[in-house]
Amino acid sequence: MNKSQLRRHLRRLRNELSPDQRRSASLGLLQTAIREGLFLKYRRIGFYLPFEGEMDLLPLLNHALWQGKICYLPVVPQRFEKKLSFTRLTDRASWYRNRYGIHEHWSPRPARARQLDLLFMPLVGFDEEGYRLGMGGGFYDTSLAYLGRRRTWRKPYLIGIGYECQKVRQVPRDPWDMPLDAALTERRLYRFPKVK
Ligand SMILES: Nc1nc2c(c(=O)[nH]1)N(C=O)[C@@H](CNc1ccc(C(=O)N[C@@H](CCC(=O)O)C(=O)O)cc1)CN2
Ligand SMILES: Nc1ncnc2c1ncn2[C@@H]1O[C@H](COP(=O)(O)OP(=O)(O)OP(=O)(O)O)[C@@H](O)[C@H]1O
Repeated sequence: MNKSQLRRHLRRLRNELSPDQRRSASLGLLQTAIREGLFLKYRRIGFYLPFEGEMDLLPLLNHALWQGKICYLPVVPQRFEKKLSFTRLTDRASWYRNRYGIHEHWSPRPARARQLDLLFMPLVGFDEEGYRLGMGGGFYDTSLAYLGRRRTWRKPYLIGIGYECQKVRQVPRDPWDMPLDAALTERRLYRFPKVK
């Protein structure tokens, strides 16, 4: 299967989960994150607002806010530009929908990926070596491309968020794909070895 076939297959699979399965997975996700101590080390954390059956990480976001973490959401760039920016959640956010219908909020000084300590990334699929299949926009890969040229001082730590059923044997790879450091599901945290 190529990327777009696999994407279609996994999106369909994800859409078949029942509301009950989604709710319990989302709570399982939070428990796994706490058990693994994910919130201890990192201060600036990038989240996403779930759409189209994506794993709901709002309990995670809620917990992080309660812990006093600085939380960000991605902003899709103007057409012909590819890099995401990240706006800090505050209680005075003014919201709108981006061209995909996902809520975003405006901020005068958005951050870039490199300013975050931890980034939770939405995904359609992932494999055991940390390769990630996204929605096909190339936004995350483009925003994180600088990591490919770095050996030390790698930031942010990249964690893909998804359901256990989104794990596949191998995601097709392209030269620009930026592997994850870890993937978090309702069941466990997979950490992927650094050397690739
Ligand atoms: N929750 C969430 N937020 C996110 C992402 C994401 O995957 N999930 N993104 C991750 O990159 C960025 C948005 N990227 C997206 C890329 C494609 C489509 C999408 O629905 N594509 C249509 C084709 C539509 C078109 O091009 O007109 C499709 O696949 O049906 C949505 C979001 C930033 N924010
Ligand atoms: N570092 C990069 N520089 C330029 N173009 C890139 C880069 N990374 C990805 N792209 C472009 O983005 C497009 C989508 O790539 P791909 O199908 O791997 O997306 P994805 O990983 O599923 O999506 P996303 O990163 O948004 O979650 C590709 O056609 C590719 O040309």
